[in-house]
Amino acid sequence: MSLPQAFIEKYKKLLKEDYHDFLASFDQPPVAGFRSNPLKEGQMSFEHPIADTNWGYYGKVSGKSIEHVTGLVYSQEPAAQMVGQVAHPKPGMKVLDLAAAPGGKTTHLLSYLNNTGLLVSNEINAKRSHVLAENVERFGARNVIVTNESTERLAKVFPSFFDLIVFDGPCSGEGMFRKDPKAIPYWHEDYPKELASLQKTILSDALAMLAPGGQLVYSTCTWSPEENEEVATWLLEHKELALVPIQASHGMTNSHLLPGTVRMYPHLFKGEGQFIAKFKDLREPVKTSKISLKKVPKKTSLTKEQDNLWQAFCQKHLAVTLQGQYQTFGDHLYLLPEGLPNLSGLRITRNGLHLGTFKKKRFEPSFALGMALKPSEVIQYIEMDIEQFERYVAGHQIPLKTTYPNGWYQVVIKGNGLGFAKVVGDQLKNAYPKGLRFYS
Ligand SMILES: C[S@@+](CC[C@H](N)C(=O)[O-])C[C@H]1O[C@@H](n2cnc3c(N)ncnc32)[C@H](O)[C@@H]1O
Repeated sequence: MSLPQAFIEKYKKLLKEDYHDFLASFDQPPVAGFRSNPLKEGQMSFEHPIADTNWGYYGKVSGKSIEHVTGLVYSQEPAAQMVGQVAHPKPGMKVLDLAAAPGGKTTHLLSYLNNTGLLVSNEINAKRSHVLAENVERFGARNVIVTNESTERLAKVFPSFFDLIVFDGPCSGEGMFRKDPKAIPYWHEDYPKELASLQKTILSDALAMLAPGGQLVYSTCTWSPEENEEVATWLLEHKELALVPIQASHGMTNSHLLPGTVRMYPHLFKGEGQFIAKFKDLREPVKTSKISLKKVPKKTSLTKEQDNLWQAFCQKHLAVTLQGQYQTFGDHLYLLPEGLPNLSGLRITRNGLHLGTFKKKRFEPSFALGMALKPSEVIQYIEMDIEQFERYVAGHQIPLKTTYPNGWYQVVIKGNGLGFAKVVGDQLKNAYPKGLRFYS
């Protein structure tokens, strides 16, 4: 792999005797990994677990596989998995993922939250925020808002709000050179400094949103000290924060530039490049009720007729009560996590869980709802075999082998939901979203 000379010289100085192994690692193939999704009911066993992780495995999963399509797995290289592992939110926490697309850290955080608390997953780039929302939908979490905002505007809506903030933001991306060599030409000697300055601006916004006593995880996929340790040191010098030391295990390296933070190098850790620092806010924690936030306005609740239609749907189809705030936008019904402030004015890509649409005298469930529910949480579902799955994801309707009464059913494959679809006569109509369809 051809690397910029200035890059080579820089790491020769920094890594000293390790430098040759470091350089040689660029001629090795990148390490692929994935995480299994604990929110899904139909679990599978996978080989080659990543040591000391709850859900991590080495290996590649096809984007056309049942595991991927049902959201049972999320592809993420092993070093990046250590960020969520270090963040490790507790159930019930209010969490912010500040630069979240395509969703590696977000889905990992959601695994820990297990549909409790709330996650605001933000991505500044509109196109990428849609990819993020699609990945969140497949993952099937019920407690996420996806926003498409600048961190500055976000900070105005969520002052001192979050118990945990993860900032895995724009960086010089050196640790991704092996996986994505297209990133190499963007690199120049001053690039890390430019990114460090942007990171400091974003981190200042992040801290305005951190609740007193909360935690902040700052990570990059680069090795440049100008970002990483120098930004972390700047935080310690300018903000009321203390480092929470991270245990370096299984090939992680304790940073000698700032002990307590960790680095991952591909010649020592089986994965790509990463830096992680964790901080604790030193201010006295304040009870959430004392923080003044504008609550979600009442006018968004359901009309009597909508409520009746939704209740009738729940009675017929759901074996679970969905906790949260119900909100309508036009004919669409959403479930938002409890405890959110008024989000009006923010660009929102995913307004919580889209439950479905009110049509004339009926309620139609959304694809997202059918991804978020476990088969044990619905009253009626149809389990497909592999051949039916291949036809279904290609957009075909499925001739049924047994007779079912007409109506909505969750579509299930290998124990996990793939949206809802309607039985009409002896056919299962295709409701798989057009944008997701593919031929195996
Ligand atoms: C390394 S990627 C994030 C990867 C993501 N955390 C994951 O695990 O899937 C960095 C993200 O920062 C976003 N970004 C770029 N400039 C930004 C800015 N000024 N403020 C906030 N986010 C920014 C990029 O669009 C990109 O999606």
